[in-house]
Amino acid sequence: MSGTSAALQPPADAEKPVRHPDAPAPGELLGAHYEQCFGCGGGQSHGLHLAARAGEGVTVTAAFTVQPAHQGAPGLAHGGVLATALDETLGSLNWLLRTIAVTGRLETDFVRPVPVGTVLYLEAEVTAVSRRKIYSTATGRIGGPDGPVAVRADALFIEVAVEHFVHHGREEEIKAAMNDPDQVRRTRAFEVNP
Ligand SMILES: CCCCC/C=C\C/C=C\C/C=C\C/C=C\CCCC(=O)SCCNC(=O)CCNC(=O)[C@H](O)C(C)(C)COP(=O)(O)OP(=O)(O)OC[C@H]1O[C@@H](n2cnc3c(N)ncnc32)[C@H](O)[C@@H]1OP(=O)(O)O
Repeated sequence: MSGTSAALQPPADAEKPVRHPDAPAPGELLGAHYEQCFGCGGGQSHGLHLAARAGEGVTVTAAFTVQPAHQGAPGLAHGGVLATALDETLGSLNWLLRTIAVTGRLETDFVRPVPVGTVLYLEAEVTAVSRRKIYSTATGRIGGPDGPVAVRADALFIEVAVEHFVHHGREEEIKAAMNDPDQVRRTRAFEVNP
């Protein structure tokens, strides 16, 4: 059974997403937006180390291997970890729009159990944009990129200003990232429609 709540239905006047002209080329790895991110950062030993790659249009693909640290039931991935993988993949789409956005709503279907050691192949796409609201959808497959769907999600991301992270997060780290001399890292973290 699956379904999407009314909050995830784009309004009639929603627009098609527009890939930013400076978005990474299809096939390019996006890299982590933050070293300590549980989803994509290299600095989290039990994190997902999810590597997302730009696709055509406003799409990404990503993969991660379920580790023993990600279990819920013995030998099986925790559903919250799988939701995190979907959330992270969906979040990385915003990089192709060059928009800073946070997850407002994430609706997940768990279709098949995902054993430890499995590679989860993720695909995500922005479907519509309405002012600050970004509508997107994702699937996670097992057994190969064309294997059966194990998890899927629909999401609503909300555009925010950098100040969101300054006010609610660790100001000094955000300011340091904004002053990072590595332009790619700085841009990856923060730049909005330059
Ligand atoms: C060391 C340096 C660090 C560098 C990195 C730092 C940052 C990197 C920058 C970008 C990276 C960002 C993400 C990373 C990528 C992936 C990670 C996964 C993503 C996440 O894991 S991210 C964490 C979880 N996430 C949150 O932590 C959000 C908590 N939350 C809030 O902060 C507020 O709640 C907010 C901002 C969402 C909205 O607040 P707000 O006041 O700005 O806006 P407002 O409420 O007016 O909503 C405006 C319109 O959205 C509709 N709307 C809002 N919320 C809705 C909902 N839930 N359902 C349905 N509709 C909703 C309203 O109905 C209205 O719609 P309308 O315009 O039609 O009236």
